[in-house]
Formats: sequence, C-alpha cells, structure tokens
Amino acid sequence: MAIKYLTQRAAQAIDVELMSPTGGGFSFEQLVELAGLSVAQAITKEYSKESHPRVIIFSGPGNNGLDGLVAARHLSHFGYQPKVYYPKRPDKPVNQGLMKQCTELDIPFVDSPESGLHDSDLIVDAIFGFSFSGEVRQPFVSAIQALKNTTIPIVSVDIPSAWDVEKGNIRGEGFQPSMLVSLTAPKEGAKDFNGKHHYLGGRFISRKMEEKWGLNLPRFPGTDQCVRLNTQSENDTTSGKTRRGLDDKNDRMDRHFMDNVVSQAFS
Ligand SMILES: NC(=O)C1=CN([C@@H]2O[C@H](COP(=O)(O)OP(=O)(O)OC[C@H]3O[C@@H](n4cnc5c(N)ncnc54)[C@H](O)[C@@H]3O)[C@@H](O)[C@H]2O)[C@@H](O)CC1
Ligand SMILES: [K+]
Repeated sequence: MAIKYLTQRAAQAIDVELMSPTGGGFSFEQLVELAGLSVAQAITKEYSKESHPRVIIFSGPGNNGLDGLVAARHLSHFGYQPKVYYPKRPDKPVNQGLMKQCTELDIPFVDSPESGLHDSDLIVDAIFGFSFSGEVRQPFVSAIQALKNTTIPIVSVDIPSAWDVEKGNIRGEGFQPSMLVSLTAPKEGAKDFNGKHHYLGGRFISRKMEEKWGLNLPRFPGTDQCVRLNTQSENDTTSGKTRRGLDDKNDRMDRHFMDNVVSQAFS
C-alpha cells in the first residue's frame, strides 16, 4: 500500500489528535522539537556540513517557523553555521524560548531575505506549513520572491511555502525545492514535488494512529528521525502530474473514508 497523502483538514485533525489528552497525549513543544530535529537530521543525509556549511533558515509566523528554529539549533550543534530570517515573531513563551536558545548558540538573526541568502550554501524554507491559505501577505511576499529567484538549494519543511496544501504548485508559479521533509505524512500538494530528495520526518505517530488514519507509513530505520521516501530515479519515472494521475483513483476511494475519520476527530 502506498503512503497516504493528506488533505489540509486531515493534517490539522491529526495534529489536534496528537495533542489531545485522549489521543496522542503530546505537548505542542514536544512535537515541534521532534519535527525540527527530524528536519535537521534529514539535511545531514543529503547536505553535509563540509559541502553546505552555511544554512539560512526562513522562519514563518506559525509552527512551521518554529520547526525551523528548532532545526537551526540542532544544525548548529551538528557543526553547521545557521542563521535565521524571522520577520514576524509572536510574543509567546515557546517563540521567545527558541529564539533565546538560538541566540545562546550565537546563531545570527538577519533582517532581510537578501542578507540571509548572502554567503549561504543551503536554505531551509520554514515559512508556511499545512495551515497556509490564500495569497501570500507581507512581510513574506519578498521572502517567497527571493526563494523563486535563488539558485541555492532549498529544503522545504512539510510543504513548499506558498504552494496550495492540496492543489500543490498551481500553474507552476511556486518555487521548486531540491528537498522536501514531509511531517507525519505528505500533504496532497506534495505530489507536485519534483526535487531530488523527499524525506518523511516527525517520528511520533503510534501504530494505533497510523492504522486509524490509514497512513501506510514506511518504517524509520534504526534510531533515525527521518526516512527517505523516494529516489531520483523514482522521481524520473513517477513525477509530478503522472504521480497525481496514478493516485487520483486511490484518492477518490480514500477521501470518503478520510472524511468520515476527520468528522469523528472533530466531533
Ligand atoms: N502533526 C504535525 O505534523 C506537526 C506539524 N508541525 C508543523 O506545524 C505546521 C503547521 O503549523 P500552523 O498550523 O501553525 O501553521 P503554519 O505554520 O502553516 O502557518 C500559519 C501561520 O501562517 C499565517 N498565514 C497563513 N496563510 C498566510 C498567507 N497567505 N500569507 C501570510 N501569512 C499566512 C497564519 O496567519 C499563521 O500565522 C506544519 O506544517 C508543520 O510544519 C510541527 O511543528 C508539530 C507536529
Ligand atoms: K514550508
């Protein structure tokens, strides 16, 4: 069975269930920590600190941005030289705490996308995740534009920012990252991902939840926090629209089942 690609609603419902005392029992901080750690570890698999030492993290206003801050901290501990562009900083303890942790490690916070990209070998796109919708609003318009213009490899966290979470890279107007680290399970929009490296991170789903949601996740190897989902050759033969076409029939069959599960989760 193929891995499940999630609708926006299903992704949000699974997130709620993970943090429910009667569901997964996780705290929000635990999930962010594990998600960010998995992103940092996935990066080490494809971009070494020798070949890509200088990493700029673009962090957005929500939890996708927090994953980016956690990844920055781990990358620093792993021997990379991260810096962070974080233009919108909610005044909450978790945001303040993660910023302080980065500052303690001498991770610089830069004040524009351009200064972030200057002298960088790799970009982590942690601007928007599965709650993104509509047209991009400031102050992120210039950050998204910078990602469209750059030739530096981009690692997107959960979904490439500003892509439609379900419809993906509409009209090919978004940027195409080199690497995607999907969290929990890929989102439907990720079917338009044509980059070299697709990983799954966020090793916090129990077998019980996996079966309930029909996720069909691959097994994470050993102590790894991430697992590779595809290879370049698989991309070449089943990329983009072709993969969408192959999956459409399964999607239609699954959607009815998924809608029922989501309704129960929210009721
Ligand atoms: N269960 C999971 O899979 C987990 C997911 N996590 C992360 O959490 C993310 C989802 O976090 P959130 O629900 O906080 O949402 P996001 O991080 O996707 O973004 C929400 C923020 O973006 C803003 N926003 C939305 N659309 C916008 C637009 N068009 N222009 C400008 N700003 C816009 C919203 O106002 C809000 O501040 C996931 O994608 C993932 O990265 C992890 O942190 C924890 C566990
Ligand atoms: K993202």
